Amino acid sequence: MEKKNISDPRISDTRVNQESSVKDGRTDNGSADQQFFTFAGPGEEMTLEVGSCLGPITIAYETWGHLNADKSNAVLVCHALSGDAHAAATQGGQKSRPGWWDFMVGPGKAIDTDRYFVVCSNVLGSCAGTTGPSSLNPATHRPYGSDFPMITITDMVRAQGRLMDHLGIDRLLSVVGGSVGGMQVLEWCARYPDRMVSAIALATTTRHSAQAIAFNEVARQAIMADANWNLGNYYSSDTPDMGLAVARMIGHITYLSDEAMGTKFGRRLQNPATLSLELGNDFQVESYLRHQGRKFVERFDANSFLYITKAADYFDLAREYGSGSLEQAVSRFKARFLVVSFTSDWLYPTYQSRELLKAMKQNRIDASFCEIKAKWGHDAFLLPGTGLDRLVAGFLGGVCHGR
Ligand SMILES: CC(=O)SCCNC(=O)CCNC(=O)[C@H](O)C(C)(C)COP(=O)(O)OP(=O)(O)OC[C@H]1O[C@@H](n2cnc3c(N)ncnc32)[C@H](O)[C@@H]1OP(=O)(O)O
Ligand SMILES: N[C@@H](CCO)C(=O)O
Repeated sequence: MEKKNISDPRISDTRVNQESSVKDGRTDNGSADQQFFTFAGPGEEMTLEVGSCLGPITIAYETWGHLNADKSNAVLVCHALSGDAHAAATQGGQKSRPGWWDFMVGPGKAIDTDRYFVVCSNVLGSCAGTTGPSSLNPATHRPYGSDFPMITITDMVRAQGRLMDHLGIDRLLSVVGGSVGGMQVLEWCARYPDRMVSAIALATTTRHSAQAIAFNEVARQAIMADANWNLGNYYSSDTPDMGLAVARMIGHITYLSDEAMGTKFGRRLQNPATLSLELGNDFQVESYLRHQGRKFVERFDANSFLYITKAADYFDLAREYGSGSLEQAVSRFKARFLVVSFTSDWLYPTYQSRELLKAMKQNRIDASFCEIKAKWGHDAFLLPGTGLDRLVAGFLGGVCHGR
């Protein structure tokens, strides 16, 4: 049998020869509208949930709209695992690069920047302007790498609380977020119940299932198995791109659904004329995942991926605030609530939102719930066309008018 000349089928062979936007692990999102707030300077470091001290801390954030005279129209948008502060493109009538939630945030949209003062900040531990593992450690003048302390959702929210202090916002009209952003919403409700009027938790959970932790762990192992990871100290050498790309490919599968993949790709081939009969890129879905992995490497830091997925795995509202009882944890909540899940979300399935809702009803909290029929999987909250925008617009309008 003729021996085939097999080209290297690993995702590295599909990488474009393009200068990465990740420099020293820190992404430059190129937004002219990004602002920075630095706190926890020398002698005032923030004590993290794990007990370590961190400082100074810089938070990258963006704002849209105007804070009204009595400062009662502020909405905090919390991003998910790999998001950043750039939720929306439109700023003061000018359009910049696309935001990750453009169909939701903007003039006349569900989170209407003509009515609300909208704030979105990059989370602690990330790599889009906020302090994280790729930031310089003031003690060594080198990037922290794995010397960066473990951070939790609590720490992310406490940092957001400091940003609200800085912006002079005592009480938020609403805190909104999906996925890991939804965890931040829940943490806000438990930690700062008097600092918010309402909460919108989308496609989220009060704690990860064993399956969700398992997927995160496989993704983390992919990064740590990359020889370039070097125990997290790679900022002055080759970066663990292969590991990070595979980690994103694993994660991305969990953000879609069987039906979405069937509709988008089925078993269709990249080159319909022939099967390569090699370990190559035959199926469209293979090519698509490689593309998603490659793109992710251009905008995200591997250590941030490790730290933020771990923070999401540790998040457990009942353990943190209710000695294991969700009903007890939720008894701290004062916000009026909208909970939304999606039928095809198998990462944080609807039963998890229903558990949260049940605990809120047991505490007589004013909570609305909607399970949206959508086939796009967990990431449906990032896509237009599901009716999410109308739902959020109606809820926020009702909160504003005390309905
Ligand atoms: C909440 C937050 O904080 S948001 C944070 C971060 N943002 C994200 O996570 C966005 C990344 N996630 C995604 O892209 C998710 O797939 C979604 C579901 C949100 C987007 O869905 P869609 O808009 O339907 O995009 P889709 O999944 O089809 O991907 C389109 C991309 O795949 C590429 N693609 C499609 N088919 C193929 C293929 N066969 N081979 C290679 N690439 C392909 C497209 O060219 C396009 O590339 P581009 O994004 O570089 O332009
Ligand atoms: N795809 C989104 C949501 C994942 O939960 C992200 O990467 O942040």
